[in-house]
Amino acid sequence: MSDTSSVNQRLLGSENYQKLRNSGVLLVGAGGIGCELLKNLVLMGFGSIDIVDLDTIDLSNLNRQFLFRHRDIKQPKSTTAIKAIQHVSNSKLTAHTANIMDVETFPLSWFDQFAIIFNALDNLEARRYVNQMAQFLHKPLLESGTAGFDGYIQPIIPGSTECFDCTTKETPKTFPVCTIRSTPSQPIHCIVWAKNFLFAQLFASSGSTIGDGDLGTDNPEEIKRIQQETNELLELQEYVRAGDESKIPEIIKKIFVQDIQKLLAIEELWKTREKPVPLPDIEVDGIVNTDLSSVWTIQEQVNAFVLSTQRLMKRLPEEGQIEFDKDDQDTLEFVTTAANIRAHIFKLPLKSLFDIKQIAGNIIPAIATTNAIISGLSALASLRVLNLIKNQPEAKAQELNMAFTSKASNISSNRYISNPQLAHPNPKCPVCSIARGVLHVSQEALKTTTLSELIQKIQEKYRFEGEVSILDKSTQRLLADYDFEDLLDKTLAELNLKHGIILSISDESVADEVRCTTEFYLDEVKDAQLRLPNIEVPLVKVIPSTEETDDAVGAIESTASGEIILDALEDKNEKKRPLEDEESSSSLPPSKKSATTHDEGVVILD
Ligand SMILES: Nc1ncnc2c1ncn2[C@@H]1O[C@H](COP(=O)(O)OP(=O)(O)OP(=O)(O)O)[C@@H](O)[C@H]1O
Ligand SMILES: [Zn+2]
Repeated sequence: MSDTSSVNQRLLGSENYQKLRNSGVLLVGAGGIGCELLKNLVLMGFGSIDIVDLDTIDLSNLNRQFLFRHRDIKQPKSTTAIKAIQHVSNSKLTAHTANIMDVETFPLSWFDQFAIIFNALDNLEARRYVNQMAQFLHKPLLESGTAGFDGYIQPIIPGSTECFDCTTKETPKTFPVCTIRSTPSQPIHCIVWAKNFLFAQLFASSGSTIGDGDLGTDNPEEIKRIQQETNELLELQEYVRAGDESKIPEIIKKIFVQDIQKLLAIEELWKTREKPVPLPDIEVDGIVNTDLSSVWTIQEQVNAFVLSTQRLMKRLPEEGQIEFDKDDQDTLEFVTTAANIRAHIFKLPLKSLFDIKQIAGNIIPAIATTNAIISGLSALASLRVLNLIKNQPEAKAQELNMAFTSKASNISSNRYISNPQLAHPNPKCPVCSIARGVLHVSQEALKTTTLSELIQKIQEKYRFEGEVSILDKSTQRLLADYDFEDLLDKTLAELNLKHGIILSISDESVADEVRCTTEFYLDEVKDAQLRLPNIEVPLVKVIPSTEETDDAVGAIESTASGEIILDALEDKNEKKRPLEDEESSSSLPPSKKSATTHDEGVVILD
């Protein structure tokens, strides 16, 4: 330990090393990148390291999350990671087993104690959230991700460089409802049906919305059938919830025989397609195939379907609801066998459980080496961001670099790692192009301040000339606008506005120039009633709206329409605003891949 610290001292110079020793950092995520990065940060000698992870350790983590051992399975990741590293640590280490988006545990002010934040996350929602916190606090953030051989690090310096949301994130692959519900033509359609429709309807918290969105058909008979089928499935859900295993043959008959017969009755559908064949009577003999990488016979599929349904039914009373998880053998077997039985009916190729695990669980093999490279780059970049490199003049934000591995970056065929400079913030970014600040409010003031008083204070202080609208961003609830004034006399507490909530104010005046959209984070204060931040809310030109949306949020919202969403698979490079230097102007960011957040979450690299 002392060896490393003396080497580090010589490398950084004692003044910089002292700064490092005095710095506290936050690491969000103790998974593939997080474990590596924690080790790096400890060996670098940061004064204190707080690590947050909400999850426990799975068997499948052990091949790359090297701070964990077999005996640690089911233990919390953050505490276990710290236990594993503390014997070589000269840093104050603090573990938090919680969701980083939990405002009670981690209010904005909590983030403020850190010199820099490292994201080592695997989902878009949490990445976006931390990005937003960093923007509120003007805190440097080191964003990172890997997928297979691809990986990236992106330093984000609020106000100076592009933020995580400045570029569009890939939207998930979607399929028309009718393809999934009526006319599957690829195994993937059956997997999506089994996971997002059947499983979700029978066991998960909320039935799938599949069927409400883009139906992809005008055939009234088919639309009626899809709606009817959804209602009928609710009946099956009751059997399942009642734990009545004797009904399983009825469930099989309903979904694999009667529903197919109904489909066959819509002749229109089969004019240009091969007709499905309802599942013949198969006597369940309980014999299962344990070879997870082979394709089971249809008899074995049905046997395993029955057994996994029984197991899930037994679990329901205690668990209340069961979410699909690729590492949960019961849910995986149910989805695998249901998808394969459907594929058999539609004369499509069947797949092994292992293959379906990859597709349904959206697994891109994680490669420990990529995680190690990215974590190393992230750790090095933090020295640059914090200006701790010996004999180097203070770097301007745009002189900092991001880094991609070559496949991800597409920049060069003869380099594995490329390091274009950072881009300026995107003036159209919904996150960093707006004004933001922290609105301090006491518990007392929440109870006594009405919405109209708050609006008035905001209008006065930031010189909003005309009407404004105000939105509670946490729930996407409109609180007031020019023709909605019902809530104006309610107090903030009555409106359930509490600490941790973000309010978004938009200038609704009809003018060529309006005040920039402004977001306020409600934070607790004890020494005052209500304190508006001293921020500049500039006037901005109104740009007539067009159909096109190139911000990430718009793109994401457009998918939340009830279309069936598969959280995965496409490997697209997205366009990026040109960077400043010649080399990087041809660069593309990492190929962004989806991974699971919740069933319908869209995520980039993990
Ligand atoms: N909102 C969140 N708050 C705290 N930790 C989070 C949050 N979202 C994700 N994480 C953590 O980020 C880590 C990401 O690590 P990684 O990408 O290696 O995923 P994993 O879940 O460990 O692996 P896999 O998904 O391949 O099973 C996970 O440990 C996950 O629990
Ligand atoms: Zn941005």
